[in-house]
Amino acid sequence: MSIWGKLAKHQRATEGRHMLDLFADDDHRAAEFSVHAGDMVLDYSKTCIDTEARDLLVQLARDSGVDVRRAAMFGGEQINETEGRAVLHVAQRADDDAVITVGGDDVMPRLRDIRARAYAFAEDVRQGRFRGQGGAITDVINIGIGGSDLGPAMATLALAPWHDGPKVHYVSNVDGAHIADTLKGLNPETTLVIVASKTFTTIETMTNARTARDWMAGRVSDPAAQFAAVSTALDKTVDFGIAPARVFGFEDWVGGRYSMWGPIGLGLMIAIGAQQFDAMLAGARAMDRHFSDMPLEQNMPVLLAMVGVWHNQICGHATRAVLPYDQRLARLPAYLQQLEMESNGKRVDMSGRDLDRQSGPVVWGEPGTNGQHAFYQLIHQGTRVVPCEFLLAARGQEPELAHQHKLLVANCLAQSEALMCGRSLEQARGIMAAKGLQGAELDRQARHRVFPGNRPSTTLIYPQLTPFTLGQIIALYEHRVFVEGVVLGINSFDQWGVELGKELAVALAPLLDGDAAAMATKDPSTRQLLGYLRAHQVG
Ligand SMILES: O=P(O)(O)OC[C@H]1O[C@](O)(CO)[C@@H](O)[C@@H]1O
Repeated sequence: MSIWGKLAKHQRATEGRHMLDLFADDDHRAAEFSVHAGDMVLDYSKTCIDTEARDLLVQLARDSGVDVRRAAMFGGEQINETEGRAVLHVAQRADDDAVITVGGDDVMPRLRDIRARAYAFAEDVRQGRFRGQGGAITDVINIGIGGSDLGPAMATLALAPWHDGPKVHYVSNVDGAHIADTLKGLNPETTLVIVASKTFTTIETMTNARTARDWMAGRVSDPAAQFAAVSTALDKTVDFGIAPARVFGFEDWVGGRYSMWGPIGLGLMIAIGAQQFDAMLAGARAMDRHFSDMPLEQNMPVLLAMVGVWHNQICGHATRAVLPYDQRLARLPAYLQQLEMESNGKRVDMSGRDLDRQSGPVVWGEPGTNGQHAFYQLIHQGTRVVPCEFLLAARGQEPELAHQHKLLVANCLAQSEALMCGRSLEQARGIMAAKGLQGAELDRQARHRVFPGNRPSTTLIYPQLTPFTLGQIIALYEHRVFVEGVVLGINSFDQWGVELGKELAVALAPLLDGDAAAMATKDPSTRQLLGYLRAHQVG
């Protein structure tokens, strides 16, 4: 029987067993079903994974070739097979003396050079040596979308306590509301615009970049002098009019959603400075080392991935909630949606055959405690099981508000405990009886207060959310996605699924101005919507 078959059989045989029984049978379960990486701990003991399931999961990772593919990635091989590219985001945070080759060439000198240029420019902006036409830069707008936005925007919010540079804003949506609201109140004479786009063709980014340039043109004589660009398409940045001195390139073997470690992080570099950015890279590098050196059974990204495989592909839980008890990680779920769903939302394997199991899960979430007052009801009592992933810092950043951090921590621990332990009908009846209810009314009310429990969660716990820790966390998630992709046999590094909608949008835009012949080629629903939009003056 295949490992997949053995896992399915084991799941069927143990279905319904309560995780509290697993704890009762094993005094050391909490420690044994936890994994350490540096000072960070991932506790996955509040799941129904037992020793046999874990052994099978690790075996599955091994048989899928995780260690071989991992070596191939770190070694610069072309593992992004559909695009014929290496996958080397890890090079962007590698040691200063690292040698990493692609096609026989050491890529590190160029990477170090670009990082040094980006740091130097960031420092110039921070120290007021690079100035706007009305004085020192007060505001920076990063215009980008997807990987050219989500990573740096998430990290900029996460590292707010380290901000000592100009204010950094992120504009992504082609909806004019986004840029209009951002520009309101900014001074064009002291604003720097970074156009961040790997391809420099993305319609949202280029449209917003032109809008920002027009906004500036009304007030400064040379808008292009207050623009910088980050892209792999250097010719296109020149065509846009941005001086090469303020253009920061990167290579196509850094995927967009894996690119926050290099010049795509320029906005963050300006906000927190090179030293803190370096600390973030060091955290990621520490996780890279852990991932590449630790045996699979003690490897945090591998175990996190395999817990996900157990819940999604084996148990059939289609979604995963990411629940940071850390308000500054508010954008983490959105960032992970791209990282995980764009990477592992694939229907065919590497060789083009249909997958014979589910692809990656639907990832969503919100920071606790806000989520508790919104969707946790469903997590606790809904009919579907939603595996939860809690993130928690032992210390907050506000010593004067330590009492609030204690409350935050208590809430986080309470949620995973409630998910696991639940509340039985008998307990609920006891509570209702204590309130004086009796008979049929007691029974009716008690049933609404039952929590089934036995609902799985993991908790990632770390000392404090610092630049170093953030680097560890994000690299952990990157490698988890990689492992899951290898186990599913898919290419985690392309994203063909975003293309069709883009192509149709380009074709649709002119129809909004009314092209009857072209309208006729559309399906009845799209025609109806177009008709409504034209009647209500879409422009
Ligand atoms: O950086 P670019 O080239 O503007 O692309 C932005 C985003 O668009 C995508 O290609 C598809 O949505 C993402 O993978 C990417 O991060």
